[in-house]
Amino acid sequence: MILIENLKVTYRTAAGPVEALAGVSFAVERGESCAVIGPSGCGKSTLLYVLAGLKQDFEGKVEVAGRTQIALILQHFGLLPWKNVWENVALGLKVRRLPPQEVERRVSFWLKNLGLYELRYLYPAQLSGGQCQRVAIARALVLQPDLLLMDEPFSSLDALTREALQETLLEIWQETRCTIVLVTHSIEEAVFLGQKVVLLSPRPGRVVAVYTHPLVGDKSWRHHPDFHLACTRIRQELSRAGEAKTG
Ligand SMILES: Nc1ncnc2c1ncn2[C@@H]1O[C@H](COP(=O)(O)OP(=O)(O)OP(=O)(O)O)[C@@H](O)[C@H]1O
Repeated sequence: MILIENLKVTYRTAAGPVEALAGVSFAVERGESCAVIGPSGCGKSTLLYVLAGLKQDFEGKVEVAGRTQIALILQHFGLLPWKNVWENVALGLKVRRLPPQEVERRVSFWLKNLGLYELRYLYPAQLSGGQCQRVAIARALVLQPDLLLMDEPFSSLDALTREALQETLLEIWQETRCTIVLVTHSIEEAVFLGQKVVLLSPRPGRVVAVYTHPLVGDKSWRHHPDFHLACTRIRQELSRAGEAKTG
């Protein structure tokens, strides 16, 4: 689904060039869930922007399978404050000029599926962080994407809401069979959701390691002894990569 080879991104700023990614290579299979983890500023969001086609100024090779419908969920949800829940979720479909009945069908389906239907006339300012997050997810899913790109989707939520939404995301992933690339700061989240976890070094980002977790999708994976081993391994690798950088 995705092939990235030797991806380099440098931002030009008034203070000089800032190298964000310095030769990143990895692949994501169709239907796979991939988590990208690494220290703050190592280029994770930049990587998503490149995959979404929003950043085209890069070196290296980035291939996303042809005719892929891509949906991107940004770090701060990107909801329009002057539109209510229903309108926010319907926005992308209206822009694509889908027939009103189809808009109605898909929006109701996902609002109900994500427990938002009763809130459909409320505005973002009247919602909790977790509800806003679910609206952002609904807005992406109504587009029926083949590829779902998510930038720290659950970062502002309390632990229990976060775990509940992670499980909802897994259910949706299994139902829709879409490919997921998720950026996160949380080691536990990366291991729970990522069949593949790509670990990046401090800026400029390079791939330090790629791990695979075949039990992802099973809700009890979080309580499996191997889960804790996987988290510990990544924690050690992250701190080693940080030390190598500063040392
Ligand atoms: N538009 C920009 N202009 C200049 N520099 C930028 C720009 N966007 C990002 N950068 C720099 O590129 C580097 C990578 O940024 P990016 O947002 O991709 O990192 P990140 O890993 O997602 O960070 P975080 O985990 O803190 O969200 C950072 O050093 C950042 O300051």
